[in-house]
Amino acid sequence: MAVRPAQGRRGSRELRGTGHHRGQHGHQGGADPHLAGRRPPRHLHLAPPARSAGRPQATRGPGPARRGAAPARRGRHLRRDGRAAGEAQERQVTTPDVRRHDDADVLVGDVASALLDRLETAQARGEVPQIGLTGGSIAEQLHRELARRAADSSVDWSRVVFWWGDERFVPRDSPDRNALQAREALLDHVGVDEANVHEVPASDEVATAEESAEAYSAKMRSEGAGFFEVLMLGIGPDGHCASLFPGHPALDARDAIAVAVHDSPKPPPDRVTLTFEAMDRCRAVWFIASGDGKADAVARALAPEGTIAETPARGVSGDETVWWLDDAAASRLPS
Ligand SMILES: O=C(O)[C@H](O)[C@@H](O)[C@H](O)[C@H](O)COP(=O)(O)O
Repeated sequence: MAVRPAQGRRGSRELRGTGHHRGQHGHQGGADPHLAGRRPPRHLHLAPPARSAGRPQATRGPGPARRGAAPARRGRHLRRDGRAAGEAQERQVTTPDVRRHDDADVLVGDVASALLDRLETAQARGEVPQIGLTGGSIAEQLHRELARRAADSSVDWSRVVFWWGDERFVPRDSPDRNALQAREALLDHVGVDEANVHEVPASDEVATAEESAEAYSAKMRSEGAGFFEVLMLGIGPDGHCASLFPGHPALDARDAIAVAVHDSPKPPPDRVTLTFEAMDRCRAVWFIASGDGKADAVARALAPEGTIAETPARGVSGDETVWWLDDAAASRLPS
């Protein structure tokens, strides 16, 4: 799917379909499985002026940094999100919850515990939770930790649905594939149901990244729950998340679930990414970052002022938004 120019309000006309998990969850709305209609009360449409991703984003500060896995803050407030060209708007978002940890091992252990708890709880409610995985080094550590703990947890991995927030457009068996990494570190070890694993089509399966994005979007329309139970994201030193890079046209994608990305500053250059609109559809978005190489990007992402164009990670928020950090990644946050 090519990136379209901004067309106004978030939400979707094109994203129609039925999802087989619809109806299992209490807070879905509308007929569209992934994007449309899920959270209308959170979108207040105000008067113009026109905005773009390059305009200053409105105030959004982090919650207090704290340690451990205390429950997320549920306080909500309004922010102008600065994304829609042609129409200003405010969204009601949760205050980000920042959780600090001594080092990467403690961090990964806590995220793994929280994810297992969350999946167990959703399954206990009779749901088939849908989660979004990411790529990168901290994600790989997390996947290995989840696999290590699988035997001691009551999560039924055959009743978890897997998506990816982004994918590198390379052959299916390339070591660069986020899906391959996740399979080798986690999925191959925990008894998933292959019908519940939704990979982004690879470069030896479709001709272009655009075609891949289109097919992935179609899959999400037909198989998606309408939201992720948890969407996990890394952050790059430049502030990117998924494959939404500073200044790239994909930041302005509207009415789309997934889009192609070319000229990615992080190799490989061709990628497919979920859009902000699709990523926002989650009960929880968890950013996970480790190391001082991420400290500046984390500080920019959580600063009261800044732009999504410069720091794309500012542009995603779930019903709950948690920043899982080690001390090094949190080192430039105000104390
Ligand atoms: O496919 C990718 O490259 C990712 O999805 C990307 O967004 C990643 O999560 C961050 O760049 C963090 O990666 P690291 O943990 O390796 O720094």
